[in-house]
Amino acid sequence: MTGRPLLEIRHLSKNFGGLVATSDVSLEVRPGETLALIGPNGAGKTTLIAQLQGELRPSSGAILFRGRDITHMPPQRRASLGLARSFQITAVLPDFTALENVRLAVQARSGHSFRFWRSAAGDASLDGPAGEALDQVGLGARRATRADALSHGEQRQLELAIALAMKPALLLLDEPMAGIGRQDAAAMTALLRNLKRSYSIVLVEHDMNAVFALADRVAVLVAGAVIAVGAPDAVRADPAVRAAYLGHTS
Ligand SMILES: Nc1ncnc2c1ncn2[C@@H]1O[C@H](COP(=O)(O)OP(=O)(O)OP(=O)(O)O)[C@@H](O)[C@H]1O
Repeated sequence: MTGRPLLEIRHLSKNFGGLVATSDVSLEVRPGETLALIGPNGAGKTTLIAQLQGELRPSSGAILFRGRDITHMPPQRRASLGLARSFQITAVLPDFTALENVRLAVQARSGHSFRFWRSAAGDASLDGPAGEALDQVGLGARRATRADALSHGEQRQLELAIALAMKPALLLLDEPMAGIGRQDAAAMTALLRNLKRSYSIVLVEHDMNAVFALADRVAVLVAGAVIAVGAPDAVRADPAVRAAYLGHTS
């Protein structure tokens, strides 16, 4: 693939006191690609995603998005540039319908957040884009259902719809399969397989079936550092990876 990377991570480190959570990480995400981040518990995956989204400030290093240095930019500005994170951070409002939940995201995207509460339920012009996002995740028929009446798997789909409503250029997905059953995980994998044709994605996931079904490249983090990055089959066969990580599961 040629051209400028969509996302460039340069020598990114994050310390919590004496603990090095992210250690000199350099990675890039190319336009249209799905990059999976894998690694054992505590490897630094969520810490890395949080730095990309802006919730955590790096100790050193830089993050460039579409060639622009976003290292010190607040999350909201990153979102408006097209960087959207889903899962573990998104707040689904339980007593709002699926459609209302997505509407709020569309509203935020279109810069109307100051009217957030007043127009949340009333602005019909937002229904089109919000409904589209629900259709994209297969929740179109559940648009009028309150979020707290959705199944666990459907709530995950709703969180994804909320991220998609931001019209992101890059989706940061933090463990989309966490806590859902085998059947829902298969459905979510199929859904993400479809979405990956239209979006660039950074995927943190422990479910190796999902990772190897979805990733164009896989980066392996161990103790905060990238020990391997490459095509899924090459990474799977890498002796260092097998020793450090995959060896435990095969
Ligand atoms: N706010 C924090 N303060 C102190 N230490 C932290 C903080 N957040 C994370 N850590 C530590 O940083 C390291 C990396 O954690 P992180 O959650 O990023 O790993 P992970 O790869 O996402 O793990 P998991 O797969 O279990 O979610 C861990 O040792 C963790 O205890």
